[in-house]
Amino acid sequence: MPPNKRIAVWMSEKKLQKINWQELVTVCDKHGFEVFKLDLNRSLEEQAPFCVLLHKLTDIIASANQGDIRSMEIINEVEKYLERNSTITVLDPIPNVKQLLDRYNCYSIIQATNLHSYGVFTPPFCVLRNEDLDIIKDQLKNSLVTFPFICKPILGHGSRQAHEMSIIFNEKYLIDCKTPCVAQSFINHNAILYKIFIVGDKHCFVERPSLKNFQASQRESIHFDSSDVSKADSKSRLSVLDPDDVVKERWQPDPKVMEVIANTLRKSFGMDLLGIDVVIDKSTGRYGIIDVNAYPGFGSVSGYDGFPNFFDAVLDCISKKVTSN
Ligand SMILES: Nc1ncnc2c1ncn2[C@@H]1O[C@H](COP(=O)(O)OP(=O)(O)OP(=O)(O)O)[C@@H](O)[C@H]1O
Ligand SMILES: O=P(O)(O)O[C@H]1[C@H](OP(=O)(O)O)[C@@H](OP(=O)(O)O)[C@@H](O)[C@@H](O)[C@@H]1OP(=O)(O)O
Ligand SMILES: [Mg+2]
Repeated sequence: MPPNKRIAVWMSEKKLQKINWQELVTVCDKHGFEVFKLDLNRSLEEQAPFCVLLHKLTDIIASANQGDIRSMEIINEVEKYLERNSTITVLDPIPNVKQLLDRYNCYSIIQATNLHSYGVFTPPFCVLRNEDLDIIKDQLKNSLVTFPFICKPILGHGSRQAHEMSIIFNEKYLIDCKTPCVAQSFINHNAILYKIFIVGDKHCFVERPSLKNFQASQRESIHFDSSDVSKADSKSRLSVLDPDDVVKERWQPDPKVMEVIANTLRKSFGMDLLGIDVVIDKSTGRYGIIDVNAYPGFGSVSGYDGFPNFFDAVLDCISKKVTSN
């Protein structure tokens, strides 16, 4: 057992406002832990000791990646502190969070798993860094990315720009690819998406609105902000199915496949707090993984009601890790 049972928590003010802090304090207490908000503007030594760091540092890591000096200093200090205090349990380890922030990296990790043997895939993708249209055409062709496809910023978290996307329908509008980006084939899925929320060895999934079906055509590109599409209460005009696409019968997700996805990706990413976005291909019934998020919202508008007993699940996970460390 560690010499102290203090949990340091850091997340943005915006995220802190969405959680019920008092409930977290109570659940920690029940599990024999004391919890406090870590202040990244003060030295960590001063706030020590603590045996667990529970964090969502994605925004700061992302702005450090983009060269923000203060963010670089903060992440550097946290990493150095964790190196010096290697017994601290970190949810989730910073190197693992970093690899998830890059969408290309993230899709490559999914592709390297054995999920394809369960009818699970990640839609064909490639990274576009060059603005030359002939090079873009070649890259799309070599990676089997087909029209329509979505252009997503490489950096997948931590800023408004990370969520600005475009759907490109034909070669004429390839000019709309805002490089650098990841291009990913669009999978028609009847405007329904499933979010798998993972907390340690537990998971659940919820249904969300999503983008309607699209075909390759001569139309202009569509630019959208992904944060307007798949929240629980989103009502985007891009989610309204065309009359011909409205179906009575639809694919239902198989809980066993969702479990395999959750267990596999938790191991591959080496993370315990994850959100996975899954669509079911309307023609084949195969499961397409289109996005993985670090420490997502867990389905809550207020109080994490999406994930049953969210804080208990977090504390169970923490207790197991602290004991095994
Ligand atoms: N390959 C795809 N095929 C079909 N629809 C897609 C595909 N990729 C993304 N979408 C749609 O676009 C939305 C946003 O995509 P994505 O989840 O990658 O964005 P994001 O910014 O990472 O979102 P968040 O972090 O909020 O989950 C999805 O919710 C889904 O509706
Ligand atoms: O919780 P945060 O404020 O960090 O926002 C996250 C958001 O949670 P919310 O639903 O509570 O808004 C998540 O939504 P769900 O997939 O869980 O629905 C997802 O969009 C993350 O990508 C966001 O993280 P960011 O990309 O901004 O780092
Ligand atoms: Mg998503």
